[in-house]
Amino acid sequence: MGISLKKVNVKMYVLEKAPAKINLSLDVLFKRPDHYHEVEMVMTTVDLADRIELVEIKEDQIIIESENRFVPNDERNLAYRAASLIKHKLKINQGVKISIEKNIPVAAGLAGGSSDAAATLRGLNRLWSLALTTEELAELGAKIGSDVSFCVYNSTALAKGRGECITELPAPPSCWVVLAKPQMGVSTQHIYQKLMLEKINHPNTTAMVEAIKQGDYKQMCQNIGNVLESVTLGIHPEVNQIKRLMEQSGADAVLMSGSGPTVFSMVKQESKAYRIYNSLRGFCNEVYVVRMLGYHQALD
Ligand SMILES: C[C@@](CO)(OP(=O)(O)O)[C@H](O)COP(=O)(O)OP(=O)(O)OC[C@H]1O[C@@H](n2ccc(N)nc2=O)[C@H](O)[C@@H]1O
Ligand SMILES: Nc1ncnc2c1ncn2[C@@H]1O[C@H](COP(=O)(O)OP(=O)(O)O)[C@@H](O)[C@H]1O
Repeated sequence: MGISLKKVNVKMYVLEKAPAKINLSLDVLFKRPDHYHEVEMVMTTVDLADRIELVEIKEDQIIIESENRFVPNDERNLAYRAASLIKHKLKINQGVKISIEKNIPVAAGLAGGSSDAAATLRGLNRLWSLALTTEELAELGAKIGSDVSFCVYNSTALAKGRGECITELPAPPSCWVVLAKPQMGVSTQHIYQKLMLEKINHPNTTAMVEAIKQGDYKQMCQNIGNVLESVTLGIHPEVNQIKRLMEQSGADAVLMSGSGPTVFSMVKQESKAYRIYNSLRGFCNEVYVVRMLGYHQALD
């Protein structure tokens, strides 16, 4: 009888889902000496996701495959940086091919690149059986970008510091989310630079956290706010037009995500979500109707 050469209990590849994030609340407290801004953000995930496949390869190198022309396929890719970081940190002489199915719009305020990096950290932890904790992965993630730690948790959280100090929250009350991304991309650095700290109208972060803890959808809608919104709106008036269209079509709440330019609206009923979707067709090419997620969802 022949002996099977198939490795038992050793994963040759893993799949990870990398969902987009939205900022339900984004406040900036002050500018720090390191030129980052001290923030208080309430973030969650929506069911619009990239898919990351990690496959072991014989050569000790990192290969990125992505068919999206806006996504670099070299060391500038945040997923590449995540793999490189974990390899150096843990002295791993093993190669990996990272295939990215890109569904999240790029440079949109939805943390697509950060989520790919975080999914790569989670996935390599499984592929190479590293047994790193979520906290350890989030700490590594912070070295890649301010949003990566949140994306490692992949749930709902209050984020402080420059975004890397994470306190997990329960998933928000479930609802539909309509996302609309205008044509242009936005530079996060540029938007933070243009923010006038003395003119900020601060959102009530505590009320947002409480609304989520209580599962109070109405209070959640009433307390959304993003101090970067007026900055991006000032540069790109079309973002404001999208906001108005969503409001006129019956959204329960409308806000720009992160530094923009994507605008999202929340509604309880699916029919209302499609009414908003239809009102934006012809005005905006990239419009998505998705569910709010807010909790970690494994792919395999
Ligand atoms: C605004 C937010 C809100 O979630 O998201 P996006 O709009 O990018 O999705 C984040 O704060 C973005 O996080 P991320 O995109 O990871 O930023 P990083 O790469 O760390 O930083 C890009 C640049 O933004 C500025 N920056 C970022 C974070 C922060 N707390 N203060 C800052 O001033 C810095 O100028 C930095 O050089
Ligand atoms: N895996 C990736 N997916 C998307 N963008 C990436 C990725 N890796 C690097 N980038 C670069 O990061 C920049 C910001 O992209 P993204 O994370 O989509 O936006 P945002 O920070 O607005 O949420 C883009 O200009 C892109 O060139």
